[in-house]
Amino acid sequence: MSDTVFAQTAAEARGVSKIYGSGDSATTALNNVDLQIGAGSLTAIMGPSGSGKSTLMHVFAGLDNATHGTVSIGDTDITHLDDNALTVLRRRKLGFVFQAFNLVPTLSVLGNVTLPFELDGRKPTAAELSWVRELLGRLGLGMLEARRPHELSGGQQQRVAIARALAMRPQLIFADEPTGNLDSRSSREVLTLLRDLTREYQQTVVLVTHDPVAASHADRVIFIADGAIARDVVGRSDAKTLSDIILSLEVTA
Ligand SMILES: Nc1ncnc2c1ncn2[C@@H]1O[C@H](COP(=O)(O)OP(=O)(O)OP(=O)(O)O)[C@@H](O)[C@H]1O
Repeated sequence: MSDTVFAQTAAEARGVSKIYGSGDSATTALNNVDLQIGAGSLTAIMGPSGSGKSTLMHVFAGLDNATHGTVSIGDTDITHLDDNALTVLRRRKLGFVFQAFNLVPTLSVLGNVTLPFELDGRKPTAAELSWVRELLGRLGLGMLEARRPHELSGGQQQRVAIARALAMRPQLIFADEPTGNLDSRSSREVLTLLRDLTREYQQTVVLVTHDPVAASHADRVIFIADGAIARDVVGRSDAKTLSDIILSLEVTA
């Protein structure tokens, strides 16, 4: 079920299947998935528990190998990259935001956001540092760069994690339940921010979520059921519509 709604493709899965185990204990987590993620879009992935959302994200991020099919990030077919090449690709071309923030408690906000450069074995250039400071300002963290994570609210910590994910200007950001630990006001702020980033910086974001309110911020919602794309809803949808689709998939699961 591919589409050409967005002019450019940031990532693509072609005929991707993932089978865990073998013989009687084999589980087909993904079954022949074709999916193009449009550049500069916010795409949500929803689906019942065990439907294959995490597996799809892991296969896209090169954290897990597809059993069949190919996955591309930008122009790079990652299917046959070795572990070293995948690690470098993940560091430079992908950003991750998780429910648990995963900030380093001993580092300041600035230290956390520039960590991807340290992990890449170098210091940020002057231009990169200026980009990081622009990001911190844009995310409302400009005055907080010397603080440690424990001196920030949950919403502020998640914004630091988003700044860190954006620091190396990755082609694609994966956000896995990024608002799972936030109250509704901070959640709304973080989701609005992710959406705004796609507009302002043509950033591509893939959001994996159970929450129809979170998915209602997306430009497109992909529903996975039994390892396959069950629905592909292009355009913004309200939370009630998304919730009804999820319920119908759970009933038929
Ligand atoms: N390492 C693994 N070994 C065996 N089976 C696995 C493994 N990882 C996932 N699975 C199975 O693959 C299927 C898809 O799992 P996946 O974690 O992708 O679902 P999900 O949609 O992310 O679920 P949830 O919403 O509960 O996190 C499930 O049946 C799961 O039990």
